[in-house]
Amino acid sequence: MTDNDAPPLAVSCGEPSGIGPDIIVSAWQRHRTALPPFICIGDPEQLARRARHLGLDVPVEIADPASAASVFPTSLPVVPLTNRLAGQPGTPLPGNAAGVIEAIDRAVALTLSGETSAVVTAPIAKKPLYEAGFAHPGHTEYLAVLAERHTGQAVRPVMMIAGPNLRTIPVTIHMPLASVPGALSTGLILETIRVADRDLKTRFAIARPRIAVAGLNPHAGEDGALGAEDRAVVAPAIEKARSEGIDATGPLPADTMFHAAARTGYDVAVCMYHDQALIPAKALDFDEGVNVTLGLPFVRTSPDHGTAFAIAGTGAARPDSFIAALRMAARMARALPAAA
Ligand SMILES: NC(=O)c1ccc[n+]([C@@H]2O[C@H](COP(=O)([O-])OP(=O)(O)OC[C@H]3O[C@@H](n4cnc5c(N)ncnc54)[C@H](O)[C@@H]3O)[C@@H](O)[C@H]2O)c1
Ligand SMILES: N[C@H](C(=O)O)[C@H](O)COP(=O)(O)O
Repeated sequence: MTDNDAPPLAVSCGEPSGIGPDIIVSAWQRHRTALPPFICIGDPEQLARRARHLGLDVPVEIADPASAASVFPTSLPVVPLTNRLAGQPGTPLPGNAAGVIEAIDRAVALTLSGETSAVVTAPIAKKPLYEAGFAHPGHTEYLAVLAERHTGQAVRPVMMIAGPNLRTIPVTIHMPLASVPGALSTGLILETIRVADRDLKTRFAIARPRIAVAGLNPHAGEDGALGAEDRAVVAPAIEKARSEGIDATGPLPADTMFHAAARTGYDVAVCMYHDQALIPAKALDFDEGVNVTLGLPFVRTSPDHGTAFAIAGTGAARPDSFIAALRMAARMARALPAAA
């Protein structure tokens, strides 16, 4: 199946005051002939306003997934939200939260029903959503809740940042650093390794993924002298994974596992906390990095950046990471059996 035969990708509009609308309209306006067709779940007027604000000629057309591929060459297809989105670039409004969440919900529902082939999320700002009562740390965790609601199956969502130079996975995600040691367990690390191994095989066509696992402490604990967790918590997860036939190694000192030669030794680095994984990934591949959620019963990707309020509406936002996310979602959806 080619990108043009497959159902379109569903793009949730994200935070309307951030750069989400900028990258959606500029990707469509400048690159649509080289992109898999997508349909945006958002407020058509708000997207048209942002395009005008940026001086981009972007006709916006209300559409549905079935008509999106035929609309896409000439207009940006949009499934309109029930909630309207208001406000100016750079100034988030808690009143937009309902629309931001509706966009995610509908993108997931369309993808689970097979009307769209994957979910690509534009960035959300966490704080205005929290202020409006959103109880989930980010997309990653919320998507797992939606998946569980639809399927009745428990889901372990795993965040992976994937770029041309590096793939990394944080075992613990959106939590204060002080909570990390208490949140880490052998079971959680093992489950994360298992999901990484399975999804790199099924969605990235890596026959036997090589999984490097970072330690938590400096020098992976220096044999217990610099922290007990590496020996007591991380190492047993790696041993168990290896006993299951998974090619996992570690715990490795995190400071020396990301240089160029070290990166040739593995397909993904499993890290113990958010910044241990995301700093090297974004330092190496910020413009082309993609945030992928593994472990879900559908494909979800996202650009690796956030809402960048300071540059929203200025024309400075690069659509590259969003474009990489669209392309990766289309590739992953092709690799996945339709029913999964
Ligand atoms: N997928 C997501 O929904 C997602 C991802 C990351 C951060 N966020 C949220 O975004 C908000 C802002 O986060 P932040 O400031 O830490 O990170 P950010 O990625 O929004 O911005 C970091 C820096 O990179 C620049 N930048 C980001 N994207 C760019 C692009 N496409 N082109 C050019 N420059 C770009 C910004 O101007 C800024 O200097 C927070 O609320 C955070 O929670 C959401
Ligand atoms: N932790 C991610 C990052 O910094 O890129 C970001 O917050 C996105 O997370 P979700 O995809 O879970 O919203």
